[in-house]
Amino acid sequence: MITWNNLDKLTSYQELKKTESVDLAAVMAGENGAERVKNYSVPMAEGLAYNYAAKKVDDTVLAALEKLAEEAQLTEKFEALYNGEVVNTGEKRLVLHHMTRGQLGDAVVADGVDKRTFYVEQQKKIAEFANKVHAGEITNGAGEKFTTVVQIGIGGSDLGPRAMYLALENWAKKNDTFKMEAKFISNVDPDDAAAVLNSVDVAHSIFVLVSKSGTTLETLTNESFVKDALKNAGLDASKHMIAVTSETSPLAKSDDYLAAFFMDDYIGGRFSSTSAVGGAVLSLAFGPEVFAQFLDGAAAEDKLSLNKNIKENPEMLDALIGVYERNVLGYPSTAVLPYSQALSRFPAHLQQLDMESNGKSVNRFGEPVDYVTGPVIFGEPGTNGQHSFYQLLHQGTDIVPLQFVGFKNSQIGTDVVIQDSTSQQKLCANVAAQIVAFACCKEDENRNKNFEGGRPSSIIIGEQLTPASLGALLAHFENKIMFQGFLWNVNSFDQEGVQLGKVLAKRVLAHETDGALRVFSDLLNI
Ligand SMILES: O=P(O)(O)OC[C@H]1O[C@H](O)[C@H](O)[C@@H](O)[C@@H]1O
Repeated sequence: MITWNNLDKLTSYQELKKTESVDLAAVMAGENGAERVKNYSVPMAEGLAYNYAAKKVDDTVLAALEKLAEEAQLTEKFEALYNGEVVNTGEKRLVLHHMTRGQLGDAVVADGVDKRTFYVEQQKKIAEFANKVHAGEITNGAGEKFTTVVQIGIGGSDLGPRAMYLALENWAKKNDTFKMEAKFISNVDPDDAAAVLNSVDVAHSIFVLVSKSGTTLETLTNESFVKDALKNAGLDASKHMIAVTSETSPLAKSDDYLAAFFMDDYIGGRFSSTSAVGGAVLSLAFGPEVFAQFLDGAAAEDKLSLNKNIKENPEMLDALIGVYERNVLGYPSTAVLPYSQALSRFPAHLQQLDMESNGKSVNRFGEPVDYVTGPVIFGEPGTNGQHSFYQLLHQGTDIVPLQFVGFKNSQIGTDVVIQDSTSQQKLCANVAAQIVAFACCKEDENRNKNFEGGRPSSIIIGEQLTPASLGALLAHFENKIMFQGFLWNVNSFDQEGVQLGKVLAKRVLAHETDGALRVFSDLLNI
């Protein structure tokens, strides 16, 4: 029997609060520190490892976290989710994104169809379509090959697919699987669509309209923008556009598209990178095999999330440590710092994934919670961030837990030896140095140059960022966020907080305003 209790009602949470906090600078110093770095590591899928040596935990805290995981029934709740229970209570929906990459438990039949079969069918349809585009069997109106794919979408229909595309672009070029360049239009700012359209050859571009709901104002506006551009170029828009949407959306039955591929309401936008939402653009850009490898990596990581032992379940452990940092140690935010230029938009994707999922003040029954929930997430790739906001991270008044990601090898492999080291070695040296600099102290008589240490971080280390390791990395964060939602007893799968702004914007556009809204409308010349 599963019981959904608030975090502060759990005995193990009260016990966790009583544990003595770990002096990170002390435990990371000397040989003890070296041992910690060796031991505090959990293998992930696809050669990745989650290292938490520089977190403020010790065996006592870890034992308390293990009890918390048990009492909060994290494994049981995950099981309920992938077996098709209505875990998204707010919207009364199942939560099935794991099923786009495998089947962890029972067959789930919803709306009269087996859901795994449905997702696999969509993947197959996309693969066939992409192969035909690459082979020149599906062409533009003049019978010429498409050379560019442009995705139109926003939020989950943009951030994940865009981050994944950027993560694999150079890898695909290096490994001869690069098929087409991809571009993305998301913002309703007309300069976004105009600039992208100016940068592509529209006559040889295929546009992927992605909207799960089929009603998002920005996306529909950008669709019209693109259709106008196609018309102005004397082209038939329906020969240049495909759609990815849910079967119940207004776009599903339209004749305006060359083809339509489907996801459904059981996959939240921010969890949709492994569905047709990511599948169409990534299969067109890199080929369906690359997308399949990405899915396999995610599926392999999902399997690790089933483990009851927190030391063998990197997602659960990461989630528990995050809740400890947020609720017991009181840290307000988390920085995501990938030492990989290919992951330049990964922090932006995690912003949505984490903050839209767990930025909630009421529990899953709609009752206010008496504790803090999701942290503010932000980040940039290293080493760039070091020359930007790390000052605050090192010496600011808030302690910000850090999530580093690093790879031993670059994707392209072109490198240079300057002062006895390669650029890749310099990149990796920096991330190692930062972990220790944050954790350990360096005393200086000049207070301005003093480092107090005790600033926690973890790092995910991999061999190389590949389709499979990217899939594992993505699934890690998706599952971590899911476990945290279970711990906070919030519904991580709805996003009512985005509605009010949309309603008011519509009112502004209809000139139905008064008070402050009217004056702001005037100031902005609407
Ligand atoms: O895919 P769509 O239905 O167009 O939705 C796009 C995005 O818009 C919404 O406002 C939500 O906050 C996001 O969760 C969603 O991903």
